[in-house]
Amino acid sequence: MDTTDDCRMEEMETENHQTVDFSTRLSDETLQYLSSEHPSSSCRKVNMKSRPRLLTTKSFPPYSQCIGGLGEDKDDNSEIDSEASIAHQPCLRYEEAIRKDRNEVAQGTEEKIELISGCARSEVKVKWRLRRKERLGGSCEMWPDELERVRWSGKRRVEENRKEISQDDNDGEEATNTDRKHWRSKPSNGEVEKKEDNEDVVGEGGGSEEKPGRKTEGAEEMLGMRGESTAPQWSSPLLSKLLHSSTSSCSSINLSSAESDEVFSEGEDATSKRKTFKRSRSWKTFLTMMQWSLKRQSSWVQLAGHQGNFQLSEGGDVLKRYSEGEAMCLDNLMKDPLRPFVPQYFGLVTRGEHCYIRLEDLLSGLRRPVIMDCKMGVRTYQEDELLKARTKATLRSDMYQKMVKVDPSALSAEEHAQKGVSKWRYLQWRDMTSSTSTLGFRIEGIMMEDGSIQRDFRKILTLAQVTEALLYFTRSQMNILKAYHSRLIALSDALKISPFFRSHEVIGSSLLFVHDHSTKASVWMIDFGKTTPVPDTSELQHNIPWAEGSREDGYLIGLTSLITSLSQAINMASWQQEDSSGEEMVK
Ligand SMILES: Nc1ncnc2c1ncn2[C@@H]1O[C@H](COP(=O)(O)OP(=O)(O)OP(=O)(O)O)[C@@H](O)[C@H]1O
Ligand SMILES: O=P(O)(O)O[C@@H]1[C@H](O)[C@H](O)[C@@H](OP(=O)(O)O)[C@H](OP(=O)(O)O)[C@H]1O
Repeated sequence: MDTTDDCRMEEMETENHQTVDFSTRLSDETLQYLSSEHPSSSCRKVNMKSRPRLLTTKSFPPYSQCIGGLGEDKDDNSEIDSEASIAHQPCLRYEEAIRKDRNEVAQGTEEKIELISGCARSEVKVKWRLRRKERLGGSCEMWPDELERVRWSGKRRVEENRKEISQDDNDGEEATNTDRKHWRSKPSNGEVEKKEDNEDVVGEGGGSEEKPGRKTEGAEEMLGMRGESTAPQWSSPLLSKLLHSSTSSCSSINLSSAESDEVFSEGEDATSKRKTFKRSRSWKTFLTMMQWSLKRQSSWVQLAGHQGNFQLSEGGDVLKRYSEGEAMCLDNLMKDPLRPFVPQYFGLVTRGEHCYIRLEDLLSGLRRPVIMDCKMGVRTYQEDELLKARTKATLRSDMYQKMVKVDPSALSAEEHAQKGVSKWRYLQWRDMTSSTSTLGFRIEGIMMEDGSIQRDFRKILTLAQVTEALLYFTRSQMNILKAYHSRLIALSDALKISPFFRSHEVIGSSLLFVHDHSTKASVWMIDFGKTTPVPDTSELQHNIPWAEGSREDGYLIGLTSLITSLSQAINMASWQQEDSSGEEMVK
């Protein structure tokens, strides 16, 4: 075992014993789970065991490695409990509509709201108002109580679903037959809710009872995605040097389940048997198709963060290793105006001996997604980390090695002699040598539509370089740039009125930018693992520099930089368009 391992072990030992009691702030559902007897006790603790980070510049590890356990779930013991799910569908279509909306931020144009036949008039009004507000970048309201009470009849859901599917068919001009088959068999959300295979659903926290709309990615799509690789050209030599694209590979799941046996009672006559058979058969076929659809191909990828932290559930949700602090934040966020900017949180599940938080997959429904992860704030370490470094510093040789590799002169003679640095020292150095400390955010990674991933953006320091990165990331597509811009403006409005934001120090959280070749583009707040509440008496401003003890995170400094940079990118893209149309005319 080398020094690195020694240090890591030492730190892991200390960290593993840390247990933080956030229980007073958890939702009733989560609390109930935590206090009940359960096979896994891992949810009780903050599991801080270090896990390796994803590699910086090498190609993205195979999908199966990123989301350990995927594809291993061969046992199909899933149950479909339609009755139960029907009883748990408050404002199902409404949520779906909002979700769709959030994924498809329209650029300036206000789409005509599709009025769902039979939908209560008052509900349509509320929906429309909310949609308009979101589109205009206005503040976001909490879900109105009246909508929470709405229940939809099965028939109506099926009709709507059909409508949506035909709409989807029109949208997905490149959809393969396989895609279409998947899409058609897609159940209406939660119409029949599937209990996760091999998972115990341990707490539907966050008040989100229904599942979001999910769309199916075909196998062909996945293969196609890996097949082509178009290396984009950066206009600046510095940035083009930064980008050594490497193609990632993702595996996918494709499990199907057999139909159940048909059983008839003794006394039935032949005709009624036939009828019953037909009915039950079509019903079972329907269920089977749905099961198959739920276990569909997925295009989920992990762009940044710790390796081994994630799994993908068979229902298509993202499972992230549980931490008490993050679960607490998500619980709160589901009741906050920031909810439309955060993946839906479906509570806790256990898999094997580990506990996970279950999140909406933000890539669901996107074809060949293009993703960018921006870590927000002027610092990425918690104040505790600084205190630890002063009092009982654990030296990390792995972090020392990372520093030596980039800039040996950044280390003092003492640090060279120790061959180790504290985590705070490393994180602070990372912040100072990237755009974090100056612009209030840094790009952690970008994945382009061909699957190539770049994670080393440490040389991006100025706003002009960020703008260039944005032009590269969006391929200067005006509609995408504008969609991101308006989404960030809307986020900024929501942050202003968010009780959660006022009362939390947001460290190491990211904005995940996602778009695809169609009109879908959105930005989401993710990763609340290092977000902590401040004492009741204080409120944070988020737009001033940090001073020790202030707990300010500079989140809004980062958001402002991003908005400014997007405006610049929009201007540059329009000049590029003008230039090229001018050239066309000269020809
Ligand atoms: N709900 C989600 N839907 C889709 N992708 C997600 C979702 N949550 C996370 N990801 C993917 O996983 C990556 C890492 O997420 P996250 O930052 O939450 O992990 P982490 O291990 O806590 O990261 P860190 O080490 O920076 O704290 C993101 O960059 C994104 O690609
Ligand atoms: O940027 P890099 O070079 O990938 O360095 C990592 C990054 O700063 C992470 O934010 C941090 O995890 P946390 O945010 O969870 O602290 C991780 O610490 P770790 O190695 O202790 O996990 C670092 O190794």
